[in-house]
Amino acid sequence: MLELANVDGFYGRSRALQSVSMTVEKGDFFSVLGRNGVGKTTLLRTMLGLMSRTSGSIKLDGEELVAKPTHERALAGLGYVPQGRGVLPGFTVRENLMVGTFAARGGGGRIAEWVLDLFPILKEFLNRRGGNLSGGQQQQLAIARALLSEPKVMLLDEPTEGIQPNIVEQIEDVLIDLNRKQGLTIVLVEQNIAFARRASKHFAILNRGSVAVGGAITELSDDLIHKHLVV
Ligand SMILES: Nc1ncnc2c1ncn2[C@@H]1O[C@H](COP(=O)(O)OP(=O)(O)OP(=O)(O)O)[C@@H](O)[C@H]1O
Repeated sequence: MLELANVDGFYGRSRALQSVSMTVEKGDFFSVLGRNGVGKTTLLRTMLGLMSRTSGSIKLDGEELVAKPTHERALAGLGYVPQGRGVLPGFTVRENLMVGTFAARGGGGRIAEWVLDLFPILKEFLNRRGGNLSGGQQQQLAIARALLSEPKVMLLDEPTEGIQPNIVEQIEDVLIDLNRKQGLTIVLVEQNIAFARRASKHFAILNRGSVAVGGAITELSDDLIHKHLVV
């Protein structure tokens, strides 16, 4: 279980998150929604310890993470698929994947076959440079790399943004299967409301760095969408 209590996040002196509390149960698919600039990316960066200062409590399975550096949070079980994918362009696909394995608790060095089986294109392109993949292929690589860190919770920042529709569908199906068939806990930041509705069990809507409303995904009404999400 991932529990945030009264979390504030700062860029320098500017407070971008205010008193955020949320609970993501083991096996949940939890979507964080909200308009541009409300703090969704900041929330994931705060969970990962990538902000200049954070206060409050962030616990994963009871272990307090808030004072830990990012690499220890990765070892504790937070996997990350950042906005923009963060693929190392000069490294091959194999090398990018190896980077993920080194954040696994059991030590790195082995690319698990089942992860490659999720994305056959990566297997085909193992020796190709990351920078030479299409946007959709890079997104698949970023997801595979995060899976190889053997996360308890995967944090994904807009994984379908700017990707051609046929690959979007594949990525959505893989994420839904990872959650429903393997029980992987997922926290998804999304602007794609249709996907969030299809995949999620719970949601929270952010507004100006705070949680405006949240609950079971069945409670995400058209009224809420118009009030908080539609531009
Ligand atoms: N590096 C930074 N330094 C200072 N302020 C920042 C920085 N990055 C983001 N902010 C500010 O923090 C607030 C939240 O930004 P954030 O990127 O988390 O929003 P978001 O909801 O993820 O938006 P988007 O959907 O556009 O990605 C915004 O007001 C933004 O201007």
